[in-house]
Amino acid sequence: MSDVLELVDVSVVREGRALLDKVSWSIAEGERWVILGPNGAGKTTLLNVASSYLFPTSGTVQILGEKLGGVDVFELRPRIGMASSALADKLSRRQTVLSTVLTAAYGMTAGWQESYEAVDEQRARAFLDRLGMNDLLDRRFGTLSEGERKRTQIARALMTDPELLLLDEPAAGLDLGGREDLVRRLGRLARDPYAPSMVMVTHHVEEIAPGFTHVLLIRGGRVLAAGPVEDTLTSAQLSRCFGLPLVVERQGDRWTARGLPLT
Ligand SMILES: Nc1ncnc2c1ncn2[C@@H]1O[C@H](COP(=O)(O)OP(=O)(O)OP(=O)(O)O)[C@@H](O)[C@H]1O
Repeated sequence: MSDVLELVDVSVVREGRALLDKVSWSIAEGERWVILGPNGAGKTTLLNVASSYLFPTSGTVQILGEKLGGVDVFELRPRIGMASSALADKLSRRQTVLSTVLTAAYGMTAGWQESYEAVDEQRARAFLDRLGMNDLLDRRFGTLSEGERKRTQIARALMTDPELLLLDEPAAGLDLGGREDLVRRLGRLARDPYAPSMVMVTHHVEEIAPGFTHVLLIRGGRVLAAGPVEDTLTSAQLSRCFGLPLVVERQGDRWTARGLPLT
């Protein structure tokens, strides 16, 4: 299987501090990865490298078979779908949900006068339908709830038919129902053999949807562990990652974690 992403000894140094410290990580085609780690661990920095928006200070990065530094990133970026709150902040609040997704086909964050192909509109509608946004196509993006906004962003990220889908904390700010709804939808996507390779950043094991195959644990810019979920997501590893004693349990195809009581 060909590598979708390969990082070798990647460091990102800012103001004399390593935000990523010699990170080596590879994703094979079809894998669905979760990146878990505490606040400030370097998760978003890692995702920014994987999306070609951040060049490392040292090390090599290969994305979808192209070496970062030796490829035109403007050709590479449409092959990568990304959903993050930083990107959402750039979207027009006045644009409708349908236009918000449709403009992604043209690599834009706002709609101008371009005329869209009927086929693009059909695709946008299909992705929004898959994410349960059918009744909100004409709503302005800025009036959506947090959950609706997240689902619109994921539909938008899928619009370019990416080979790699990167999701930065897609469940952040959602209530219990919203989270569970999103987990179900992500689970469906993760299990779809035609869906792109996926990476999801999260703080919570409860947000790992069934169908996610691998996990990377990061702390202080360093990879603590990376591998298949069943082998990697252990109480010992998670405790090391978050810096306190935690018990992680698998219940069916979902995960939970809790801290041990103080003695
Ligand atoms: N441009 C920058 N210059 C200096 N430090 C930075 C810069 N960007 C990020 N950092 C720092 O790098 C560290 C890692 O940031 P990053 O956003 O990757 O963490 P994260 O794991 O995504 O955190 P969170 O879970 O809180 O979103 C943080 O301590 C952050 O303050």
